Amino acid sequence: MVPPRPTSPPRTPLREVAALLGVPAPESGPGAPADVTGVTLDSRAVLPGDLYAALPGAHAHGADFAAAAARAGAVAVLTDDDGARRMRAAGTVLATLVVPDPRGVLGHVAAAVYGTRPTPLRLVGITGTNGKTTTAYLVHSALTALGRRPGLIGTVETRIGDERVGSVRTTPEAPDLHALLAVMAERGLDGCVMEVSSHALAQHRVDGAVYDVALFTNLSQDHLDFHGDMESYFAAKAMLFTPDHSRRGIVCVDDAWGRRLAAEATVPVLSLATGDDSADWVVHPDEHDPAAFVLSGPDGVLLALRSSLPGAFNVTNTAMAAAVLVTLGEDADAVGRAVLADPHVPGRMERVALEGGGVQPLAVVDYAHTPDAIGAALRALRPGTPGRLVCVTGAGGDRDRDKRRAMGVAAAGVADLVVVTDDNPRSEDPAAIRDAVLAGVQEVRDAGRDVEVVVVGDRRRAIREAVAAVWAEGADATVAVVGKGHESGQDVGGVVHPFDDRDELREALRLAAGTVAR
Ligand SMILES: CC(=O)N[C@H]1[C@@H](OP(=O)(O)OP(=O)(O)OC[C@H]2O[C@@H](n3ccc(=O)[nH]c3=O)[C@H](O)[C@@H]2O)O[C@H](CO)[C@@H](O)[C@@H]1O[C@H](C)C(=O)N[C@@H](C)C(=O)N[C@H](CCC(=O)O)C(=O)O
Ligand SMILES: Nc1ncnc2c1ncn2[C@@H]1O[C@H](COP(=O)(O)OP(=O)(O)OP(=O)(O)O)[C@@H](O)[C@H]1O
Repeated sequence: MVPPRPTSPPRTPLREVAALLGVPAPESGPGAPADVTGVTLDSRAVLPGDLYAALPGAHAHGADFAAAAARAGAVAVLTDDDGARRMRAAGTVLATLVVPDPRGVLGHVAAAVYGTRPTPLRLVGITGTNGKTTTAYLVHSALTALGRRPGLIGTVETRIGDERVGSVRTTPEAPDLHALLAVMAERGLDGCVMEVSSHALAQHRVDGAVYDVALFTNLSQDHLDFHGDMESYFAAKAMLFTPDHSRRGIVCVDDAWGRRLAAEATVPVLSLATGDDSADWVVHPDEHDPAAFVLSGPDGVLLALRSSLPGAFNVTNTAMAAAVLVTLGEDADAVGRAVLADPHVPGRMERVALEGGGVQPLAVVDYAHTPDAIGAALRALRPGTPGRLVCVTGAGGDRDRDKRRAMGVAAAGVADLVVVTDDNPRSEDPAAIRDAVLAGVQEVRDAGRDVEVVVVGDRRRAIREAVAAVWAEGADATVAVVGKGHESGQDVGGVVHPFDDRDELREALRLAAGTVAR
């Protein structure tokens, strides 16, 4: 979806953009009064007055779309030498700014054009493999409960007041990000809570935005298709904790990567840990109630809290949310009350129940799509499941291949029945992906754990078979459908078919209950 733009952006003379970049002011195109009023890196999103950033990509060079951008009203192009050469060869006449690395300067250019540096909003940036979305919703809902007017940018959606725009990426490209921040300021919002992916940090998408507080949740295997190895993945995340990107940070040090980050960050950071009194913020779990805990922090802050979302990891996410709010200067007692507000986090441990109630298994949709998150989600459900715990899982195509087997291991390590199915196979052979997940499940079975497994490629049928398998156990059983969460489509061979796990699970419950015909 195309994100909104500010209604009255300032007019920035092209020569000012050139001066910012330290390059000669280009000749204007035929008759063009070159004032820039917007920026985009997608020729299909160009509005009159835009600077079109023509970037080299994995599949194409943006310069090949410069003529289309000019027809749509772009007043100039920002590109590299190769882009300028391609434009000359194609005879595309448009004022051109040439720099060695256009992606590397784009955030600063967009911030200058949209007037978002310094950002007129309090910014919170959240990074980490798991927990970004959940923590962002927790911070957003608590700030709202405190009477603030925060925006939200993340994997599921962007929220600008009551307006909600579905997301294409977790973190927008720099021109879209700065346009969004300008829109939020224009509409009277006073802050923005956003997820900052490692892709975004590596690709300069958040350049020009400085977070008042940056958060790190955890790091575990994911996205190695993009980063290559864990070291590079960590290095990308660590960029958020440098003065270019944040003023200070809160780092969860429950894993070794967090401990390393707390030591290596070049902005002041406060550590947060569970049960470790040496940290700045300490989560003291309640022995009798897994959702309850006391959070102690700097300056004698002591908050008795309760996570409204299931799972030990949501205790940590809630603690992170409270710590960031106090660090932002919110009154600690008010924060204690505000984080108790029940946030709805779409597709994260989201319960799906049959209308009309009746005895039925606990049915949950969760976005867990890393080995670590699958293990955490299933462990959260285990204690409330005296009967069988079923996990419907698959792995995505064209993404980190290494994690597939590990996802099978994680599911089989906790569940009683694993239903291996498809999850966005994209351009890959779905059967090969299922085989990799199955190999992980088999490894756990070979090691002696008593876990059943079935392979049902068609995700709809897989969900229905999972529910049918444990329906007779009623409320003792749990069905966890993991991987897609809030997503509304299944990508098979580049074609996205409408598919929502929540709707499918509800339908499976109805079928098993016999309230609809098979
Ligand atoms: C791997 C990756 O990050 N790829 C990004 C990259 O794509 P690319 O290099 O393949 O671009 P390309 O297709 O070769 O096109 C080159 C240039 O021509 C432009 N173009 C292309 C066609 C056209 O008609 N007009 C046009 O202007 C493109 O906008 C691009 O700037 O540049 C594109 C725009 O510049 C991005 O949209 C694209 O992100 C894609 C959508 C993507 O899937 N990214 C994922 C991996 C991602 O960023 N994920 C993270 C983390 C999620 C998580 O934590 O789970 C996220 O923040 O979402
Ligand atoms: N702090 C945490 N530690 C481990 N697992 C977590 C944590 N928080 C959430 N999870 C698990 O990870 C899944 C994804 O959570 P969430 O969407 O909040 O993370 P994310 O970082 O936004 O992921 P993505 O960037 O892929 O959207 C959840 O559905 C849950 O199973």
